Amino acid sequence: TRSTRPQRMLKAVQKNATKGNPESVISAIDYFCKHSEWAMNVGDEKGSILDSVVTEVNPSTVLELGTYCGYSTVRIARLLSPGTKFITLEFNPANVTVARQIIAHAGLQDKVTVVEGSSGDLIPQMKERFGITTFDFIFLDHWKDRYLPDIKLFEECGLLRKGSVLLADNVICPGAPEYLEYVRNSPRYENRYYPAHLEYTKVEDGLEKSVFLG
Ligand SMILES: O=C(NCCO)c1cc(-c2ccc(F)cc2)cc(O)c1O
Ligand SMILES: [Mg+2]
Repeated sequence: TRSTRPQRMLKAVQKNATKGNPESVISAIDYFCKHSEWAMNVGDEKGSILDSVVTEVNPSTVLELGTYCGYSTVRIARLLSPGTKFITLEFNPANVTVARQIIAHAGLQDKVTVVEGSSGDLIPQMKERFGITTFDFIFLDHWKDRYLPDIKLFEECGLLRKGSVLLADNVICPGAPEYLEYVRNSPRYENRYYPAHLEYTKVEDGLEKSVFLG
């Protein structure tokens, strides 16, 4: 039966990227998406902004919501200091299978734990399952209608500390209007919008950075 787009992306990585070289994995995926098939990775333009925020925060604990094929997982993991705890959550088991292989091709499998399940179920389990009390950096890139309920869950579970940084993809396209309204109207967050474009297109999109004030 016909392969899936993530499976074809994995094949392109295995064919064109050098094992153990994260930069070549990132380039191979971007090339595949620009010249073969569009896919919903954060991409190179927004990915560079992600890189700059991760580097600035230099986090000890990281959570990614929405692994997909592992492109942003590789972008983040390649920048982390040794000993950093990095968890990424993915609902779709087929994506988990592809992502683990792409992350392994980059040689970053020991830097990150890919967990299958829904964010709503897993976020309350972060303390008991992974011994994490608070997150220094959170990248939101999963179902856009989950951004708002999940940030409220982070607050309720005490997973944010003064200075925790949340970075949300796709706040314009597909959009997360309720999330944007919440963080921009809450006195508990300091926000900054980074204008960009939907990955591999000229369509307007952007990232919203929100710092928890405690
Ligand atoms: O749903 C998304 N992510 C959660 C599932 O993994 C997602 C969708 C799109 C997108 C799709 C279709 C279109 F027409 C425009 C945008 C883009 C993204 O960056 C995304 O993260
Ligand atoms: Mg996205």
